[in-house]
Amino acid sequence: MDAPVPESRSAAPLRPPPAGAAAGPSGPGAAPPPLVEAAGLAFTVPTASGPVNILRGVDLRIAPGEAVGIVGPSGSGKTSLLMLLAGLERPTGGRLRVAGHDLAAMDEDALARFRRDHVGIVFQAFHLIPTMTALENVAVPLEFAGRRDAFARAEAALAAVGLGHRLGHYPGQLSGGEQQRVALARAVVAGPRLLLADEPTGNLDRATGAQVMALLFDLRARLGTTLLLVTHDPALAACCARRVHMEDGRIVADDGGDAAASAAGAAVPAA
Ligand SMILES: Nc1ncnc2c1ncn2[C@@H]1O[C@H](COP(=O)(O)OP(=O)(O)OP(=O)(O)O)[C@@H](O)[C@H]1O
Repeated sequence: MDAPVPESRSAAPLRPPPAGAAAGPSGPGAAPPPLVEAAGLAFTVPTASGPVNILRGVDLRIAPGEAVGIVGPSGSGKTSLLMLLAGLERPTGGRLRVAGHDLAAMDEDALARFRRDHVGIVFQAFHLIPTMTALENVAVPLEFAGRRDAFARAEAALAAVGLGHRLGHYPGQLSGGEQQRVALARAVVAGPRLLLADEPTGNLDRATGAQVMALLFDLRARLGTTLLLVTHDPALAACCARRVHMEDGRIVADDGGDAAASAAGAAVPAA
């Protein structure tokens, strides 16, 4: 578990997103369009005791390649924001574009394709399929996508997280840290433009958590992936170049917002 993370050594190495997808201006001096554009984003859910306003007008732009830590007290809406960005929940108000897709306008099938093509997610719980090996767990999303190189890519992803020697192990035969590394491999195997992590070290001891975080940032740097990290830990948030602070369903502080906004170019058009 404490072994250093080896470099990828498979015949099908992890690849960054296609040229122009993750970063890079489209012309001389041009800033890339933002990967995430949220304006007045609202998320309200009905409950037996009436509607609950979980997000109350979130404005957020994130440029390709940024690493953003989302912090804030429990119940402030961090996970809900992440679920919207992932296309796992649908906004009830405002605008949300991710990787050029208007998520509020997409049906369930389109959202599933969006997630498959653009998003990798790591949660606090590992969410591995217990009856599948590490290799199968990582290959499954690619197989569903009809990728004939699913297993070769899964093997490369597991090698990249230091688990090239654990391909045939089932989750129950792996430590917590190893299981989270499998989950990380699964999250990045398809080369997502957006990597979302929600308290990914919450179930791990400090040393193992530190290893997983180092791996997360290493993969992000190698793949050029945009990262959103939800965390209660200020030290982990400090690993991100930009921190966004949420309270009561709103962003109340953003130490990179201006720079990111100017780097990202045009504002989100009005609804
Ligand atoms: N489906 C739902 N129905 C009702 N209320 C919900 C639902 N989902 C979230 N909430 C409420 O919305 C608020 C925000 O929840 P969310 O999980 O986004 O917060 P959080 O900042 O991630 O919290 P934590 O740090 O504790 O994980 C909470 O008060 C939560 O109880």
